[in-house]
Amino acid sequence: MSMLQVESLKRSFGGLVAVRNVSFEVNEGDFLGLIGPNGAGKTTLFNVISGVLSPSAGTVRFLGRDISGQPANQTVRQGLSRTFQAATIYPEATVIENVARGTLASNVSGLWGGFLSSKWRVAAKDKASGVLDLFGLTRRAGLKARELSYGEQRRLGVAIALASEPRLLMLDEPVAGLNPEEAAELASVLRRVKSERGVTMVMVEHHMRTVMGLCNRVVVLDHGTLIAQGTPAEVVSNPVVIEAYLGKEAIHA
Ligand SMILES: Nc1ncnc2c1ncn2[C@@H]1O[C@H](COP(=O)(O)OP(=O)(O)OP(=O)(O)O)[C@@H](O)[C@H]1O
Repeated sequence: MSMLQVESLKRSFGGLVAVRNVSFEVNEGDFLGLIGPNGAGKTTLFNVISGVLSPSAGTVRFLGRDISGQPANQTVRQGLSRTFQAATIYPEATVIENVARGTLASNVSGLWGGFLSSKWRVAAKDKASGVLDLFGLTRRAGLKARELSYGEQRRLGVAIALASEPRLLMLDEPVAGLNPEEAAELASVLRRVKSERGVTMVMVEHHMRTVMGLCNRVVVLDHGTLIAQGTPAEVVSNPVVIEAYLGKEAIHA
């Protein structure tokens, strides 16, 4: 089933066209990688899909509904959640409180946090415990988020996004800045999230080993244009992609 349809999407900043006539689909169960050189338009495309930016032209459909230009907080309640390159954690709150707050994002009553019943808060913490377990953070639950290592904070950022129980989770460079061990650890968590929770995922990532290890499909952007899509094996052997990206950039293997 097609979950996300991006149709002829365009986004300009003044005279600069950052995303140009891009169309692709994400099917339920996909782990789609979005790659391309610096400045290719990946983050802009991500921001338009998730409702952080509105498109200059074109359409984004999620679960059959036109969500183009819709605010991100509404999109998350419909089941599309995302992470940001800079972790969006509350450093002074505990790890479990951070994830419990993430569960509110998908719930309209979350807007009325001050009025939540204690029963609801217990349910949020229950859900958060399940997520912490999946992310290997159970033993860290009571620590303040700022006390976590950098790698754990990045994992927490993904856990918060997953706590809203999305159908589609969009990850913005999830392993950027992690050492090889932390990157491998996060990749194995993402594999579990997919197999245990059945979450469809889209990931912007430069780290090709992570992309090759996780994604079943890859879309390649260059200068705002979609230049190739296919399986990871097809894409890395495509001369157009090698010329535009893989041959020029250091492949972080
Ligand atoms: N808010 C903005 N205002 C003006 N120009 C912008 C803005 N955001 C992005 N751009 C420009 O749009 C183009 C695409 O940028 P974008 O950040 O989407 O690329 P990217 O593929 O995510 O790059 P990177 O891999 O470096 O994160 C670049 O030329 C960038 O300078």
